[in-house]
Amino acid sequence: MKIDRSEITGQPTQSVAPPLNLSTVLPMSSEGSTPPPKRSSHQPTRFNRDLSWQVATNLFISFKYAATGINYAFQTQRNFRIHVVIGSVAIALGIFLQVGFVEISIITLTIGAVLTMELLNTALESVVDLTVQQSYHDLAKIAKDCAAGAVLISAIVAIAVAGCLLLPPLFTWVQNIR
Ligand SMILES: Nc1ncnc2c1ncn2[C@@H]1O[C@H](COP(=O)(O)OP(=O)(O)OP(=O)(O)O)[C@@H](O)[C@H]1O
Repeated sequence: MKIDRSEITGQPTQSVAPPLNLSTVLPMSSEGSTPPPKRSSHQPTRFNRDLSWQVATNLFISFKYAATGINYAFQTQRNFRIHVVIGSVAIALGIFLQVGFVEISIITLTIGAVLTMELLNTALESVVDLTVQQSYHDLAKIAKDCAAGAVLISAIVAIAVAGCLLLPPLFTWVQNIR
């Protein structure tokens, strides 16, 4: 279904994204921009990914980039912060209620799935924005909406699982302290 963005935003619609300007995407291809550092000719073949501006050459640097991505999501994505807080509370509650290692593991797995979905959602949003920039595109909308839907489904499942595993012992604990 074709959606006219102007009906929603009141702004003129550009239904097709303009051609991608490679000079904004690939610094290597733009004259005048700072070229990326030259890679050593001694690099093994497995690092020879010519489209990548930079590749991690060891495990420590890979972890550093991963931590940078997680930190970026935490700083910029309100939903990611909410999920971190709720997930931490759920795990702490499970430990407090002594629900058992299996239950804690299941809760942790579902929380991990939500945070992973949030990170993938953030990554996909960035790639879509990089591709279509500030123009409207139906496919960009589908990509972002589906990614947001994946986060929503994982969050609903996590809440359901946490509810099943935490609410019964919580009710028992509340009855015991009365
Ligand atoms: N380029 C685009 N073309 C069409 N629709 C878009 C475009 N960018 C965003 N949208 C629509 O706006 C919604 C919000 O997009 P946005 O990039 O702001 O994500 P967000 O608000 O950060 O989402 P989330 O809360 O999942 O992180 C998308 O789900 C999509 O429906």
